[in-house]
Amino acid sequence: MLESEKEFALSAVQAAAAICRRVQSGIALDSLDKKDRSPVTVADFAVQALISGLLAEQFPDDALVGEEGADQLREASAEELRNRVVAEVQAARDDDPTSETVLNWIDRGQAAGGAQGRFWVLDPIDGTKGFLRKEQYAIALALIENGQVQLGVLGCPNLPESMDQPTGPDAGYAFVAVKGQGTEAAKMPADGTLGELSPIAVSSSDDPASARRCESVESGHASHDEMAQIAEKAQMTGEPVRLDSQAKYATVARGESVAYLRLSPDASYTEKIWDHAAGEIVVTEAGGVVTDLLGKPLDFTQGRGLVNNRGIIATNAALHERVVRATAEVLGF
Ligand SMILES: Nc1ncnc2c1ncn2[C@@H]1O[C@H](COP(=O)(O)O)[C@@H](OP(=O)(O)O)[C@H]1O
Ligand SMILES: [Mg+2]
Repeated sequence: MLESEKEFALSAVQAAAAICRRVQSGIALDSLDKKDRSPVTVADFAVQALISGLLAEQFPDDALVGEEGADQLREASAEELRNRVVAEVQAARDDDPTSETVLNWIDRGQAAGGAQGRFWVLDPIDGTKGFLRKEQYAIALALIENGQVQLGVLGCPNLPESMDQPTGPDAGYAFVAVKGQGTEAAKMPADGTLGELSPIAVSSSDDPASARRCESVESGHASHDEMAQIAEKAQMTGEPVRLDSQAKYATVARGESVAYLRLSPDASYTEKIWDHAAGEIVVTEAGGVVTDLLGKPLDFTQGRGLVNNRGIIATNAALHERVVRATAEVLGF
């Protein structure tokens, strides 16, 4: 089941990773100080256009819920940015789509989602801050049918074999999960190849003390202090590993960390479906569990946001109850 969708998603994410790597290699270190976000903006738009265009050709009846829209690019003052985006998309394809075609592909990603039918979910560059720092980021593509995630691919171009290793030219992994079929991983190095897919599984450890957990780098996205209190309550005493993007879900899926906690410092923040759909199935098909902070399953039927959920707890299953209980105690649920 979903064989052609799986093959499609893997090759689309691989092509997207090539765009990201090319754009990222051009980020000058001084642009980090100037807070110049243009490289990530170019890559964000170009990846959404590329994957959306490929989807329109291969699965024309499927809608797309993507993070980006083309309004900003259509403005007269955005001509330079628009030209860079179009050039990246053209370089990634055998034909030369016009600027209007590229903008329309981006806008195809403005679908509303919801409880019925079949649609894809795309975060063209998840972890934009990590991308600019030349650290971790992910291309996240998922397929949802009638509110259930059926397929997810995470492309992590900078993820080393283990988080204890530095990222380098050999880094890069792709993760793919299909409902009922498990999760697989393959090397996706910068040379453009995709290694052999092999099954991965979460850690079987139920010992919180020896367990490693992960969390966002950005304290604006996840409250480090409160999460430390939850971890302490759950007796997870190890230092958390911080990394950007849904690469966090990947580290849980491959057994490298046992838990990924996400608690926005802004209690009114609604998590977006493109930040979690692919990651959720990658973890659950590897044997883990993903819920919100109250222990409720993620509800992908509510459109572009996870309006019925708050925060995320993703674990190896064995430690899930313990973390949910600790969260309830610390947050007073
Ligand atoms: N106040 C907030 N609380 C929680 N998440 C937020 C947030 N503001 C932005 N985000 C989300 O956090 C994501 C990055 O997560 P992380 O810090 O774990 O890498 C962003 O995705 P993008 O990078 O795709 O914009 C964005 O969707
Ligand atoms: Mg994101």
